[in-house]
Amino acid sequence: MAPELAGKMTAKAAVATSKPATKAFVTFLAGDGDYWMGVVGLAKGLRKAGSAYPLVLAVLPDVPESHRRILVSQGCIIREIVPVCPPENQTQFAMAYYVINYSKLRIWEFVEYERMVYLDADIQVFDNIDELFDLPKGHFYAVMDCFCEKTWSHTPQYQIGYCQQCPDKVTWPSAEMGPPPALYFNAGMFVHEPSMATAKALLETLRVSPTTPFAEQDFLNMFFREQYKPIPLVYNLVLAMLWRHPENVQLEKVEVVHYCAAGSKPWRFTGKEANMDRKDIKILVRNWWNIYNDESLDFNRVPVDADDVEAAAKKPIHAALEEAGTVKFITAPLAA
Ligand SMILES: O=c1ccn([C@@H]2O[C@H](COP(=O)(O)OP(=O)(O)O[C@H]3O[C@H](CO)[C@H](O)[C@H](O)[C@H]3O)[C@@H](O)[C@H]2O)c(=O)[nH]1
Ligand SMILES: O[C@H]1[C@H](O)[C@@H](O)[C@H](O)[C@@H](O)[C@H]1O
Repeated sequence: MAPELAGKMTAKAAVATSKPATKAFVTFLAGDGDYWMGVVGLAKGLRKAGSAYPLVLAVLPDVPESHRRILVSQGCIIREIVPVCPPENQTQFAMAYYVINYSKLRIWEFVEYERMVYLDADIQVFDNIDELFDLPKGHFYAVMDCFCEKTWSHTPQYQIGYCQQCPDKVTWPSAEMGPPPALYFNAGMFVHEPSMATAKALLETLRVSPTTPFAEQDFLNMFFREQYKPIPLVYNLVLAMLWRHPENVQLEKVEVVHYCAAGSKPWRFTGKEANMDRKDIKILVRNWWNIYNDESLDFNRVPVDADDVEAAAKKPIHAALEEAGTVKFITAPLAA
């Protein structure tokens, strides 16, 4: 298996449009770390796929100005959001930093768009997915998650080996454990409508909800339980599916890849973590870099200071990786 997820459409997006867009891809950025590289990759991926819609970037106040400039120069529309803090309790998040992800709830405030397709910054789009904006309204669309990785070890699903991806393998013991859990989506990608009423309801409900290990992902699953409609996994390939449920994956048909497995973020990839030495993973990481490094996909609108890119890419982790010869960080060219 050596699929080249190069994308059917290679034309650059027709970004020049006189009418303001009413639909948008939305992503999220927090902190002064290296996730901005994911956003650059995503912006270029959407351009390569010929998407007709802009990429709106929800940023927390702690994202440095230099990173914002790079992202504007890559065509992102930046919207600063007010952080959302969950109620305090003793929850241990699956990853400590997941607490920041509650701020994603602010994107429902982007009511200048009537529809949004949300994509995490560690997602790459290898094909045109604009058709998602035309799905019938009234549902929350997302891809079903998998419960088989260790990050799920706190759940009864994991403990009995049950996964909604193969519900017949280990059947849910309803007699002892009650009805099976509701379908659960991965919140790295979803389709929904911004609305102040929804934004308000989300924040009010959060105020009286306990925090849980998968932070806003658990919360959104709870909040949208009745509206949730699964869409095919080609719209959000959670990488663990490759080794947990290979029978469910046709990699050559996958349009959106979510580099969420431990060690799989392309801009930090070393290949040393569990499952990361697989051929398919290495190809997917290489394909991400091919898009990131493709200068023909630069937006070329706002001049960016070359020093910003240089300084941002020279954070300690990058320097260490470069030294180890594992990845090569390039500086983006100056926009015309
Ligand atoms: O320092 C950071 C960390 C995260 N992010 C943003 O937050 C998103 C989610 O973080 P990760 O991609 O690291 O998390 P996972 O893929 O492991 O997260 C999964 O669980 C999370 C629980 O909070 C979210 O629901 C997320 O959408 C889901 O894919 C990132 O893509 C990025 O957009 C940042 O901007 N900076
Ligand atoms: O929803 C979760 C999340 O995205 C985690 O980061 C990933 O490690 C898990 O496999 C997935 O089920």
